[in-house]
Amino acid sequence: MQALLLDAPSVNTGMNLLRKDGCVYYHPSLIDPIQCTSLFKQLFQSLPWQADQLVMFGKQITTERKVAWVGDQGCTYTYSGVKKYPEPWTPELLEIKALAEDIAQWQFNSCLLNLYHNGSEGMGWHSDNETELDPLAPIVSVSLGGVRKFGFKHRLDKTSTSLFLEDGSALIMHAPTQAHWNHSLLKTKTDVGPRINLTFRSIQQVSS
Ligand SMILES: O=C(O)CCC(=O)C(=O)O
Ligand SMILES: [Fe+2]
Repeated sequence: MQALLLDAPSVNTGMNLLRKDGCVYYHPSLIDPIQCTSLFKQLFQSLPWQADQLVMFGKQITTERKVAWVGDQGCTYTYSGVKKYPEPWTPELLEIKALAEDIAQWQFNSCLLNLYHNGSEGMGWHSDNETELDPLAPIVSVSLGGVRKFGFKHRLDKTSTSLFLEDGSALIMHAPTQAHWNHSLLKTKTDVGPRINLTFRSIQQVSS
């Protein structure tokens, strides 16, 4: 574990990880380790995980990574041409949402969950800037399970930075981060356990 963390920048809650055009704060321990283990199991077993569909070079592909979309009624979300209807909140998810809302001082109405079975699964460079999302809202990313490297790359000057997202951690991405920076969950050859990531989001166009 220690070796894994060697090239991670040393970060703490109070420091903006980006040099310009955005604000990202890392909270290493939002959830304590014992709770993390039980939440991971709960979410792994109870959510209707589905393979994700992506359009890459004009072709539709199905990912090994699994996703679940949870939210208030009417919080539909379209990305890569696929419209998602929300699953209802569970008590565990509402608990995590309350923690995320507390650190971000923001109310969220939805959450995208990603399940990475091992290090060969990741997420390519993108930003969370779909039209349904409130561009002024922060996004809080909570991680459970295997420690994984997360990168930011500035869209124009291509400068980059990265950090390791630990079990029980939270990363807050404030506006206008999504407008200027792409991010990615990097794949790794390191033997790393499964991971669930939750990104709490604000859908601004709630359909009735
Ligand atoms: O798994 C992660 O840490 C990143 C997930 C992400 O970027 C997303 O869901 O948009
Ligand atoms: Fe993202």
